[in-house]
Amino acid sequence: MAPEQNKLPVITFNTETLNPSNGAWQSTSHAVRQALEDYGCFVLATNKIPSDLRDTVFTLSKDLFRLPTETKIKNTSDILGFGYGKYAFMPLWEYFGIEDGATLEATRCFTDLLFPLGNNAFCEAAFEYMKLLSEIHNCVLRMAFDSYGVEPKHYDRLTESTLYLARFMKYRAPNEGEGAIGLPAHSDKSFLAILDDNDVKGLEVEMRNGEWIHHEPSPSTFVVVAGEAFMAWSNGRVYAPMHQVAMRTTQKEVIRYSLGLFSFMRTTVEVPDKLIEDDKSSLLFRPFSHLDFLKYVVTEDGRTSKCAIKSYTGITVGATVDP
Ligand SMILES: O=C(O)CCC(=O)C(=O)O
Ligand SMILES: [Fe+2]
Repeated sequence: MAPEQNKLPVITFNTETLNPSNGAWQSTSHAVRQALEDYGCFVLATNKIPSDLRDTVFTLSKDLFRLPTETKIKNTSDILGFGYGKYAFMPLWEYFGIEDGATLEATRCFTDLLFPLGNNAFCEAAFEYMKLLSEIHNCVLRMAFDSYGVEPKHYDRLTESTLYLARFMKYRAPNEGEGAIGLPAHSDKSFLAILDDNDVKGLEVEMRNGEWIHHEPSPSTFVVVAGEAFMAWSNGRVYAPMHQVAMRTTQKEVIRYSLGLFSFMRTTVEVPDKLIEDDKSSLLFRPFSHLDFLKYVVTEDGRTSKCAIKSYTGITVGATVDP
C-alpha cells in the first residue's frame, strides 16, 4: 500500500476486504490505520456507491446553488459551518450543511426549507448517497479501531452517538486579480470526513514533512480525512492534516462541486486505556465533549490557536518550568 511519491495512499474496499472474517479485512485495517497515522488522509476506491447515484446527487445539488440568496440563507444553524456559508474573504467558496444529514428526516426538512414547492428527487438521492457515505465512514472507523485492538464497545459507543454533517460545496474559478485559494488551509474539527468531488482538481493536503500533495480526483474514489477529534481519541497517533482547496485555473467555466460527510460525537470522546497501556505513553488529551469543542473553536482562543484540540483539551507532558 506504499504511496507513490507525492500521492496519497490508495486503499480499496470491496466485498472481500469488507468481510471481517476474511484475511483481507485485517490487512486492509492495518493499511487504514497506517494511512491515518502517516497522512491523516487516504484515497478510498470503492464501488459501494453506484455511479448513477453519485452523478444524480452532483447534478441535483447544482440546483441548491442556483437558488436566490434570500432562500439560501434560510438554512441556518447554531454551529459554525453547519448552515449556509458564503463569505467575502473566501469569495470562491459557498456551502450548505445539513445537520444530521445521513437521516431522511433531516434531509427532508432541508429540502422543504429550500424547495418549498418540493424536490423529492434531490431529497431521496441526497439521503441515499449520504447514508452510503455514513456506512463507508463506519467501516473506516471499525477498521482503524480493530487495527488498534481496542474493544468493540469503543466503536459501538461512538458510532451510536455520531452526529453527521452532510455538506454540499461549490468553488468557482478565480476572477482576474483574485487568489486561487477557495478554502484556506485548516484541519477539520470533525472526527472523520469522507469527501467526494465532481472530478475537478482542488484538494491539497499537507504531509507531516510540510510538503503539499495536490490530490488527483477520479470517479469512484473518495478522500478520507481525519479530524482533530480522531487525533485526540488516538492519543495523538492519528494525524489531522492541514488541507485546503485551490482553484488553480484561469478557465472561468471550471466549477468544482464537492460533497462531504463529517462526523461529530455526541458522547464524550476519550482515549481508550489500551492506547495508553500499549506503549506506556502518557495521556495527551483529556476526555472532552466534541460538541463543546465546536463552541470553543469559534472563541478568540480557539480561532487563534495553532491546534485547537491541543489548546482545548491537550495535556502538556514533561513541561519544564523556568527557574
Ligand atoms: O471541498 C473539499 O474537497 C474539501 C472541503 C473541506 O476541507 C471542508 O469542508 O472541511
Ligand atoms: Fe476540511
